[in-house]
Amino acid sequence: VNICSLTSTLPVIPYRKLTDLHYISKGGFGTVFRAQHSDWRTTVAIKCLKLDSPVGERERNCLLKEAEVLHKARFNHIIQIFGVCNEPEFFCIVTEYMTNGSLDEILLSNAQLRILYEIALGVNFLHNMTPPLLHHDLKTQNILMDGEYHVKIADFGLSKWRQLSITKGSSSKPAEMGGTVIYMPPEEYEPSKNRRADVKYDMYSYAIIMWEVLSRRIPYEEATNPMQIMFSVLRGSRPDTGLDSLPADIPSRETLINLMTCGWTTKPDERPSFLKCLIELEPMMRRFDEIDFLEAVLVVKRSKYMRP
Ligand SMILES: CNC(=O)c1cc(Oc2ccc(NC(=O)Nc3ccc(SCC(=O)O)c(F)c3)c(F)c2)ccn1
Repeated sequence: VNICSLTSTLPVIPYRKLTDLHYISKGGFGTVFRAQHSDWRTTVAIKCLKLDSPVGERERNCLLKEAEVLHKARFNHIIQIFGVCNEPEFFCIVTEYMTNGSLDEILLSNAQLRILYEIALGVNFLHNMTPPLLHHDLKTQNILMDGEYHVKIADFGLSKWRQLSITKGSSSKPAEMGGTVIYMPPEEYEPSKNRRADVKYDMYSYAIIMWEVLSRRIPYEEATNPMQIMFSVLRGSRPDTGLDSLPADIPSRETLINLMTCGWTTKPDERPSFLKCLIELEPMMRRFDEIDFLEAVLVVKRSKYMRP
């Protein structure tokens, strides 16, 4: 990656401007902190190469690539990059800080529909880039919420040296050990021959996220190990769409279940595109006006406030 071309369009942030670092998460080669920017007077998130390990050229390039990808993929439902900090002893990308954390920590009331709609808008934008940018690691941990519970797609991607999908046709990442398999489509369990199906990978993950948001449960929570899940998924079993998992009071329940079951179907080609998914979701969104969502967010904020 040409650092000059990148930093000519992206602010370079001196490390001395980043203060009050608080640890958030870490993986094989990256660590994420919350920090304050001393000039901008705002909270930011920084994704750094591991401070102790010698910053390998390969890892540095990977993070530069990620900065380039995020810079190209600017959209209102993709996490926003503010700049890079590129100093010999410290290298990180600086993004907005999402105060309400990731979807796996919060379960909202009927703002669920807006969350599912905004996730689809974000992924659809990535798929509309040239060449299409495939996420291939959609999971509730990578869906971040801002102060008003609006969605931004992220990719913490810390645990593996990731070949960012923008550089190659296929961004197949080895099945993460310790990562979760529930969002991985069965055709990816063993690196498949035909890479064509790639574009339908994200829709499978999205269908599982739909079920998780609407049921407010962990898919396959009864399973004791990932292999069990993979075998049953290969045999065609999917999360339960009955009334005890997806209650009758879910608005447009039938359409959402239909979207979910098409999305997680075994044959990748039979899964809908995100465009088709959005066209199905749009009429539902029109039925809910802004007040409904503000009221739902208020309920969550009040409950969060009451929390001891
Ligand atoms: C409570 N709040 C928090 O804890 C918090 C933490 C936080 O930390 C980060 C999380 C993720 C990233 N990086 C990232 O998202 N990169 C990325 C790369 C590619 C694609 S799209 C194609 C593909 O996936 O390959 C994409 F959508 C995203 C980061 F830099 C910082 C940010 C905000 N809030």
